[in-house]
Amino acid sequence: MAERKESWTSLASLLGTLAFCQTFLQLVLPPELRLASLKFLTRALRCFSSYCYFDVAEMDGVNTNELYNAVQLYLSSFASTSASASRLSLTRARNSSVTTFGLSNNDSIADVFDGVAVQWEHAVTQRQSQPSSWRSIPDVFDGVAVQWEHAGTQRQSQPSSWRSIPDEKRGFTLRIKKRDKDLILNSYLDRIMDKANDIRRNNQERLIYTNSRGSESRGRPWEAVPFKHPSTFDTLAMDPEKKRDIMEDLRDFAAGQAFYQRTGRAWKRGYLLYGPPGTGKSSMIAAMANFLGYEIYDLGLTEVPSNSELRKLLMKTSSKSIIVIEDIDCSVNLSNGSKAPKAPPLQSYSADPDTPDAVSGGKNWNNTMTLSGLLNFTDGLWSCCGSERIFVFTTNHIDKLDPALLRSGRMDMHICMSYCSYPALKILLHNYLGSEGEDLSEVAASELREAVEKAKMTPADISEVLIKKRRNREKAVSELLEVMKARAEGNEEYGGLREKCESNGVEEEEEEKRALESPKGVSDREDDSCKKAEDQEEKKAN
Ligand SMILES: Nc1ncnc2c1ncn2[C@@H]1O[C@H](COP(=O)(O)OP(=O)(O)OP(=O)(O)O)[C@@H](O)[C@H]1O
Repeated sequence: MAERKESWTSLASLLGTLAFCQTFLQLVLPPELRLASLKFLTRALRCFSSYCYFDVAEMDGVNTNELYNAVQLYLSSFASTSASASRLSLTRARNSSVTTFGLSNNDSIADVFDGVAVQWEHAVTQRQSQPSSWRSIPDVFDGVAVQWEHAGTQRQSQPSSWRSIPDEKRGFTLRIKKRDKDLILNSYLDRIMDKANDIRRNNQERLIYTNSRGSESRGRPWEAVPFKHPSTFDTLAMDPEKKRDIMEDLRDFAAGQAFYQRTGRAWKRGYLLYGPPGTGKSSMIAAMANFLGYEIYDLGLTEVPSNSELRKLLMKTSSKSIIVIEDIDCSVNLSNGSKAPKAPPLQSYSADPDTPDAVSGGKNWNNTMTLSGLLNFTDGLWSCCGSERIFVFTTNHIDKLDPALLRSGRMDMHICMSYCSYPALKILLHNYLGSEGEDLSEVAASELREAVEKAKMTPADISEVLIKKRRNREKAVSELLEVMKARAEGNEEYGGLREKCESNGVEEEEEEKRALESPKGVSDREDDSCKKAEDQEEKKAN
C-alpha cells in the first residue's frame, strides 16, 4: 500500500516538473524558436522511425495540386465505411444529390494496397499572414503606375487574383513503412489517380454527342447535351439470362485493359443489335451507357460526307464512350461494292444546292464514304486511336446488311432484341404496375403466359397498354390480356392466309407487303428472323 502511494507521488512530481518546464520554456523561448525546436524534434524522431512520410499539399505554388484533389476524392470513396476514420466532413455541391465524405482537419484514415498498410492524415494549418507587398497588386492606367493594396484581415474577401489562394494551408500526409515505399508508391498513386477519375466521371453529368452537317467547320465536330436516359438493365424487358450475359460481357470489357494489352488487341468492342422496331434497341444502348458510366456519341452517318470527315469525327471521341450508329441498314448505302445499291447513297452530299441531284433529291449525293472507311475504325488500323470504346450498330433488318459487317471478328456480339416473352413481360409488369405478377391468380398468370407467346407483341406495344391503365392494376392486366388475345387471333388468321397464298403460289414479296399492311398480323418470317440469324451464326461458327 505504502509502495503504491510512493509511486503515485513520484508520478505527480514528474508531471509537475514537466508542467513547470513547459511553462518556463513558453516564457523564455520566443514562439518562432519554440516552433523551430518542435520541428527539429519531429524531424529527429522521424530519422529513427521505420516510417517515411510524403506530403501532398493542396497548392503547388499558385496552381492546384492535382494529386491533392485525387487523394481527397479517393479517400472519400471509402471514408464513410472505414473503421479508422473517427470524424468526417460532409459536403454536397449545389444542385447535386451526391454527398462527399472527407477527412476532418488533422484526422487520419488507414488504407491497404497490395497487402501493404498505409495511413493518410489530413493536415490543415492557418496560413501565416503575408507581407503587405505580397497582398498588393500593381496596375497601369494611361501610362501611370498605380498600386492596389488589400487592407482586409484574413478571411475577408480578397481581390479575385488572390481568391485562388486559400487562407488555410491544407495537405495530406501519407505514411508508409520505409521497406514498402519502393514496392508500392508509384502504383498506389496511379491507382489513386485512376479511381479519382472514375469517381469524377460518375459524379459529373454525362453527355450525349451528335454530329451535324458543317459542325467540323464551326470548330465543334460534336454537339453535346446532358444524357439523362433512365433506362437501366433492371428496367429492360428481355430474357434474364441473355441480359446477364450482356452485362458480364460489358463488365469484362470495362475491366479488361490488361487482357487487351496482353492479347495485342485494341481495347474496343462491337455490338450489333437487331430486331423489330420497339423491342428496345435504343433502350439497351442507354442501359449500357448507364451501366458503364460511359458517354454516348450518336453518329449520324447521313451527316458525314466522306471517309476523311468520319475519321476526324471518330478521332475526336473520348475513351469510355459508346459510339452508336442506329439503323445502319437504311441510313447509308454502306456496301463494299459487293452488292448493288438499293437506296440512294444517303451518306454523302456536297453543300452545293444547285446541282441536279440536290434539285431532284433534296441533297447532292457524292458517294465518298464507304463501308471499308467505317470498318477501318471499328476493326482496322484506326480502331486503336482512343481506347475503351464500344461500337453499337442497330438494325431492324439484319438480312439487309452487307456480309462484310457480319463477318466474324467485326461485331463481337450479335444481340437479337425480339418480341416480348413471359420473363420479359414480368419485368414490364414490375416497371409499370409495381409487381411481377406474383399477386395474379394462377389462371390469370397462365393466361398471360400463353397469350404473350402467341401475340408476338413488342415490349413497346405492351408498355403502351400498361402505361395507360397503370393506376388500376387489375384493369391493366385484363386489358393487356384482351389486346394480346386479339393480336394472337390476328396472327393466326394471318398465318392461315399466308399458307393459302403459298399454296396458290403467291410471290414472297407480295407476302411481305401484306405483312406490312396487316394491322395485327406479324409475319412468321419476321418473328423467326432472330432465330434464323442465330442459327446461321451458329452454322458459320461450326
Ligand atoms: N425491351 C424493352 N424493355 C423495356 N422497355 C422497352 C423495351 N423495348 C421497348 N421498350 C419501350 O418502348 C419504347 C421504344 O423502344 P426503343 O426505342 O428502345 O425500341 P427500338 O428497338 O430501338 O425501336 P426502333 O427500332 O424503332 O428504334 C422505349 O422508350 C421503352 O419505353
